[in-house]
Amino acid sequence: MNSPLKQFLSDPEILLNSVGEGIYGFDLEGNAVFVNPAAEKMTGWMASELIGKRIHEYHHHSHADGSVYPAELCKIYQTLKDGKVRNVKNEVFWRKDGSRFPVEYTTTPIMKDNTLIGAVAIFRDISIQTQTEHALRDALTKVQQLSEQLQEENEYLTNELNADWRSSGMVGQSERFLKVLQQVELVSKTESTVLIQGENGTGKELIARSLHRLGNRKNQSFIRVNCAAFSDSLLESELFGHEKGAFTGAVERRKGRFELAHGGTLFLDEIGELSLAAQSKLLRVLQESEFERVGGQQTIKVDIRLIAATNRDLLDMVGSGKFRMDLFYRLNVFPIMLPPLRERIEDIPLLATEILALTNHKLGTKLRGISKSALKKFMQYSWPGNIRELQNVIEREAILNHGGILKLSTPLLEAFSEHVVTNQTLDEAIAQHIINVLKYCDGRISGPKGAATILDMPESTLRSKMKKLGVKSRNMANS
Ligand SMILES: Nc1ncnc2c1ncn2[C@@H]1O[C@H](COP(=O)(O)OP(=O)(O)OP(=O)(O)O)[C@@H](O)[C@H]1O
Repeated sequence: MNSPLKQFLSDPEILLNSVGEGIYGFDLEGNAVFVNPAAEKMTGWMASELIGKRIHEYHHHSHADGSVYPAELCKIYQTLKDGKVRNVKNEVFWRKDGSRFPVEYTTTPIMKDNTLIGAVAIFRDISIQTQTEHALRDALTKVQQLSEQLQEENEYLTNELNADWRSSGMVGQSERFLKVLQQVELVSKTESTVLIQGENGTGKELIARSLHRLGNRKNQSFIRVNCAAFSDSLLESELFGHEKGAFTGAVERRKGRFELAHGGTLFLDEIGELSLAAQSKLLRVLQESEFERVGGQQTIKVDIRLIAATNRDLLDMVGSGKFRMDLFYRLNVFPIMLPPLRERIEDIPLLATEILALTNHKLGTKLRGISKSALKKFMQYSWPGNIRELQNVIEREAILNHGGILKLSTPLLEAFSEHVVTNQTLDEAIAQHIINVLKYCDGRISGPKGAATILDMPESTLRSKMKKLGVKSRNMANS
């Protein structure tokens, strides 16, 4: 059948003119003998401008970076020399207007009677393909970055916390911590005296405030007294007030904290620091529920709920005669023991995340989470300063990290210990070490948790060393 379509298809020129790929025909010198319309469209060079000319000089003269592309290195010319087929990628063709486009081309030899007579190059503009490839590669990189970031943030992002705990400021999910919360909830509804014991920074004050907030006195005052902050005589007037002229400097009558707490809660913090004399006074007031202001005659009765806290082992102090047993039992009606952070490491991720959110708020930083490796180190560290130390570390790192995810820039132990100094004599270094250990022991020298035990030396030796080196313990009298 001799259909018009068959006729059409049997005319090679018509066929070459109708394909989408650009097609160039070359003679053995590299001169153009054929240029199809698709090639004209892609390069802007018309067939009439190229026929009989060395096409390389028009559209293939330079590489993408602008460096010269010599004709003898051109793959099309090489095919014209050796008659081999070549598939070429990663090259560009130049348009008449001076712009360029990425191409992929095949160069095929033309043989006649086993003799090479020229070559054909078929090329495609692969700009869109290249753009898509770049876009895909960018997207992949971004996806990878995001997934790394998400992995880091993991479940420790800030807004996942239980709303109730957030409002109390208390965070934790360990069995031991939840037990404490349960005790707080139970005892808060009563009027019983509570004794909170726990190391420094474990959250004793926060628990005391929660007890008040959850109790019947929540609309009355919560008054805190730091017993370690006053000398004996000052403490008396601080707690019970004084009359005008009761002592030098008492220019006015002043109410004490017991009176101020009337109807509400009185929180006696650091109760283990009270001297024996102060303990006796306090005991009398607690027994009788009444007192007189310093320098006053009038008996004052108050209605308070008492909460006391200490980082000391009060029972141990009772044993060594440093804390009155009767006062201990009066305070220890409902004991709450706060576990140190190292004994509830499963709470560290939640705590750290909550602290990070508070730190972001405080410093105006925008850290999104804590890196997995930092968290791992947090969970391996012993936290002698407990939650307060964790707060300090996070705040310091938030300042050092500029954004993104918080990473640990300083090893934790190094952060806690003093910096290494090289301009100290041995005696100065020994003195510094004793001071550090005393700080750690709250000034206590004797006893199982005292500095002498930690330093593994008899108490008397430590005292004489301190005297020789001029080291003073703020609580020497108590220790
Ligand atoms: N469960 C908790 N969740 C979140 N933050 C807590 C928690 N417990 C304590 N904190 C925070 O840790 C810090 C130390 O807590 P707090 O002052 O109550 O400890 P403390 O035991 O009274 O310390 P110290 O004995 O040194 O006075 C506070 O900033 C407090 O808000």
